Amino acid sequence: MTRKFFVGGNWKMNGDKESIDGIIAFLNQSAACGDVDVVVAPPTIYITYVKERLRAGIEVAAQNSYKVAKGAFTGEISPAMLKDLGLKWVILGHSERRHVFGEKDDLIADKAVHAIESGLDVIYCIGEKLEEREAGQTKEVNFRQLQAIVDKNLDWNHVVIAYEPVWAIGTGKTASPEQAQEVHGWIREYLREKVSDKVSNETRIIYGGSVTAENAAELAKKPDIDGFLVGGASLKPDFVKIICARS
Ligand SMILES: O=C(CO)COP(=O)(O)O
Repeated sequence: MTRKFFVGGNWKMNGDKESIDGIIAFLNQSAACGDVDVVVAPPTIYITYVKERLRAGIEVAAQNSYKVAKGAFTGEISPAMLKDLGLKWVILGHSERRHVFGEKDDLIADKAVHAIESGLDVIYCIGEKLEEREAGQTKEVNFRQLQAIVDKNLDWNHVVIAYEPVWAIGTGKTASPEQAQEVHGWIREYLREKVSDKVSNETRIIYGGSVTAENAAELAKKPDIDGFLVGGASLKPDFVKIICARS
C-alpha cells in the first residue's frame, strides 16, 4: 500500500501581506516534485488572499473551524464557510488549540465530524506533552485523543492524522526518526485494532514538531511517517525542500 506523501504548512498566527507575498512567490516558483499533497494553512483572515494567488496544485487549509454551520458564535468560522471559499482542508485539535485555548477531546471530535459531514478533509492533531512522555503516558494520551474520533465512526477517507508531540513543537527538539516511528507505529496498530485493516493501511500519519529541511529526509524514510505538518519552517523557502523530502 502506498500512501501519498502529505506536507502541510501551518503558518499559525504569523504573516502580513508583504511576508505572505514572499511565501507565495517561493511556493509558486517551486518545481513540482513527485506525488505529494501540499497544503498551507494561513491565518483565517488571509485565506482568500492566499488562495487567489497560489498556483494550482497547492491547497489552502483553515487552522480551525467550529462544530456547527452557522449561528451566534462570535469569532468562529464554519466548515460551510470554508467550502464556500473553495477550501478542502481544515486542521483540528492542534496542540495550541488544546493547550492554549483549552479545547477538549469531545469538542475537537464534534468539530471533526461536522467538518467531514460538510465536505472537508481533516488534519486531526494529537500528541503528548513532555511530562506525559516522561511519566510513560505517551501511548495512553495519543490513544485517548485518537479514540475521541474512533468513537464517532467517521469516514476515514477524509482524515489525515498529525502526530505532533507537544515537546517538539517550536522548540527545535525534533523527535528522532526512531521516536516518531515508534508512535506512528502504535497509532497504525491502534487503527487496525479499533477501526479496520483498510483504515490502518490507508490513513496517512504525518509528523509535526521542529521539522526542518535538515531533518525531514531522515524522518521521511521511516515506514509509518507519511509526511509532515510544519510550523516555523513553512514560512521559509526551505519549506520547498521539506515538500521534496521523499523525492
Ligand atoms: O505545530 C506545528 C505544526 O502544526 C509544528 O511547529 P514547528 O514546526 O514550528 O515546531
